[in-house]
Parts: sequence; C-alpha cells; structure tokens
Amino acid sequence: MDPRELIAHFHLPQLLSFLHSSYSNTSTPILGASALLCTIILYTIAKMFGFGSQNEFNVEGQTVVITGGSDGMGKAVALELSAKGANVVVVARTVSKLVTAVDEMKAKAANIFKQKFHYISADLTDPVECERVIAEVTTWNSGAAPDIVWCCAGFSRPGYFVDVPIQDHRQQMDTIYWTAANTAHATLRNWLNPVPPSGQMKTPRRHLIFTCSTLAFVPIAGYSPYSPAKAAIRSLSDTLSQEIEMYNGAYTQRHRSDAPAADVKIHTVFPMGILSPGFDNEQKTKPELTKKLEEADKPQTPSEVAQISIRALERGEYLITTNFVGSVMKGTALGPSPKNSIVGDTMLSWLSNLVFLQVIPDLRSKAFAWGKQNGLPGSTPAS
Ligand SMILES: NC(=O)C1=CN([C@@H]2O[C@H](COP(=O)(O)OP(=O)(O)OC[C@H]3O[C@@H](n4cnc5c(N)ncnc54)[C@H](OP(=O)(O)O)[C@@H]3O)[C@@H](O)[C@H]2O)C=CC1
Ligand SMILES: CCCCCCCCCCCCCCCC(=O)[C@@H](N)CO
Repeated sequence: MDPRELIAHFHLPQLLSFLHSSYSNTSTPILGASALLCTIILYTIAKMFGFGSQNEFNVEGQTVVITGGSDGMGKAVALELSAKGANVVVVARTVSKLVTAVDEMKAKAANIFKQKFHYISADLTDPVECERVIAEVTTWNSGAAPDIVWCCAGFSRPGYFVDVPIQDHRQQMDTIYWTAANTAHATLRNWLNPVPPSGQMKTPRRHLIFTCSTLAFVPIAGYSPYSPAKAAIRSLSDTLSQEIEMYNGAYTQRHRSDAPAADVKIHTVFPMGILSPGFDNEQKTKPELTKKLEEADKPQTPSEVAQISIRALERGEYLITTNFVGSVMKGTALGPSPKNSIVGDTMLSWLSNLVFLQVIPDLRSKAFAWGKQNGLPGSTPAS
C-alpha cells in the first residue's frame, strides 16, 4: 500500500481515544512494559527501512572493483554504482563482455567527465592474477588503492553428488570460494599494510563485499558441488568480520603508531535465484528434483538484486538478503554471525526456526517420494 494512503486512513483522535479506553483499566507496570515494547518494535521497523540513519555506503567519487562485473548481478552492480557516481573497474576473463560492460557503465554514468571506467581480464582462480588486479587498479587510480571491492565472480554447476565428476566439485570450489578468497587476500594485504602516522591521510571507510547464496544457509539436494563453497565464503566472512576489528582498533591510534590507511568493513550478500546468463546455464544441468525443491524461489532480475543489496549496504547491514524467503532462510542459520539488528534478527530467527521445523522434513520427504516415484536418475521409471 502507498504510505500516503496509509496516512490518509489514519485518524489520530480516534486512535488516541481507543488507546485511552483500552488502557484506562490497566496497571502502570503493564502500561510501561507495553510502551517499551512498542518503542522497541517501532525503532526496529524504522531501522529496517533506514529511517534516521546516514548513508553508510556513499560511492560517489569512490573507486570500486567488481569481480564478475561483466555479466549478471556483477554487471548490474557496476551499472548501479556508475549511476551513483563511482569510478568502476570490472574484472572477469572474457574481454568482449568486459568491453560491453564498460560501454554500458559509461552510458549510465552520473557525470562522465568526473568518473572513469576500466576493465581487467583475469582468471581469479589464480592468486597471482588477483595480486596483479589490485596492483593494476592502484596504478590506474593514480597510486591510490580501491575504496570498495565487491566479489561477484562465480557460477553454479548443479547435479547429484555422485553423478558430478569429482574434478568438477573441486572446480566449483575454485571458481566460487577461491576466486573470492584470492581477491579478499590480495585486497586486504594492500588495505591493511601498516602506514606510519606521518603517512596517514583522511581516507574514507573501505568495504569488502562477498556474494554468497541463501544455499549457504539451507541445503537443497542437487547443489552439493556449489553450496559447500558458498558456505565456506560465509565462514570466511564471519571470521574476517571479527579479525578486521583488530585492525580497526589499531586504526583509531593512527596518530601515534603504525596503522592501516583506513577503517574496513566486511559485508556478504546472499541472493536467491538471479535471472542471469549464469542461471540460464545452470538450468541445463539442474536435476528436476532440485527445480521442484526450489519452487519457493521466485528468481529476481540482476538489477533488482543489485539495487536491494546496495540499499542494504547504505543502511550498513552485514549479512544481506534480497527478499522475504531469503531472510527466512538466513534467520534459521544466523547462529553466531554478527546481527544487523538485535531485536529484528532475533525475532526473525525465532520465526524462521519454527518454519524450518516443517521445511527440512518436507524437503527430505519430497526427495524420498521422488526416488520412490521416478527411481534412480537416468533409469527407466517403474511402470
Ligand atoms: N544466478 C543465480 O541464481 C545466483 C547466483 N549467485 C551468485 O551471484 C554471483 C553472480 O552470479 P550471476 O549473476 O549468475 O553471474 P553470471 O554467471 O551471469 O556471471 C558470472 C561472472 O563471473 C565471471 N567469472 C566466472 N568465473 C571467473 C573466473 N574464474 N575469474 C574471473 N571471473 C570469472 C564471468 O565472466 P567470465 O566467464 O568471462 O570470466 C561473469 O562476469 C555469483 O557469485 C553466483 O554464484 C547467488 C545466488 C543465485
Ligand atoms: C517461508 C520460507 C520457506 C523456505 C523454503 C525454503 C525453500 C528453498 C528455496 C531454495 C532457493 C535457492 C536459491 C539459490 C539460488 C542459487 O544460488 C543458485 N541458483 C545457484 O546459482
């Protein structure tokens, strides 16, 4: 509903008299507790919609590196950030797609005279290539390190565990986990390099962003080559979000001892299905059972996913989901990860844990019924 409509239907005097009549017989402690509860809920809702908070992800004039920036979600992120005034470098292997992405970014730029765009072709499964990318970006950026690095490279090769050749499982770990870990390693080695007090300049907070999948939270049969690599990224993200605090603590003392050049924040985005070239490709090998189990997913366009993720970064979120089902999947697996909001995330996890009491047995029984009905994959079904 349009918020203006809501306001139009809102009659304050009636509401006040209703509240007065319902509370006139209530004791003071109950009134106090209710007021406190309402305040907490309103505060949480206001926070969730970003009211009253400043932009935690201002990209105007910043230099951003996006791996996998030539296609799908990565390219959509590149276009959004270009429209917001960022300088953008896209990194992937295929040059032709990179050239197109740069042309599209130029067309979307907020101010083409101020912003600059670049591409680097690299296979990020190779850590040496990741070091080269960060060095090349720094040279291109007049000697300054990038301000934001967003790891989007990766694709999914679904299939049943035993049917997928073991080298394909290893390759998924390379393209999903290692492209992200190599990029993070090269980036953080650059960002966290100690700078003496005399060399410190006013540098805005830097952001390292991983792109995961809600499959890192919830298992779905047919994704065994992919989900473990995404779960590993989530674990890396959680560990780094703690480890980085040591550097951020040292940064507060930069006036008197060696410290990194800037404060650093880690984030991870967990999309559901994205209608990308990668998605079209994975549909070709995806088992029918997997398609059935992920029926609750209504894939989003790359630009929707990019816009929703950027808005969440602007609110300063850490683990980011892009729709309701994704949030429920996160809620059941939140565990020890840092929260975006203590009240909101705690309530979400209670709700999700109740929902998942039913969801996991349901997914398993669907798999069982599938085998009973269709037999082994590739074999002739019983008549
Ligand atoms: N599509 C989906 O349904 C979902 C995707 N995700 C994740 O979101 C991210 C984006 O996915 P999607 O939009 O589908 O992307 P696409 O598959 O459409 O594009 C993938 C991008 O990554 C690049 N890339 C792949 N391998 C490498 C490599 N070894 N080195 C450098 N670049 C590489 C590709 O370029 P090139 O091949 O030229 O190198 C391309 O730019 C991925 O991490 C994916 O796992 C998460 C949830 C759902
Ligand atoms: C109310 C809550 C109910 C929850 C039900 C759970 C249903 C599971 C949906 C699984 C969706 C998986 C999308 C991942 C996409 C992805 O990462 C791949 N396309 C790889 O690229």
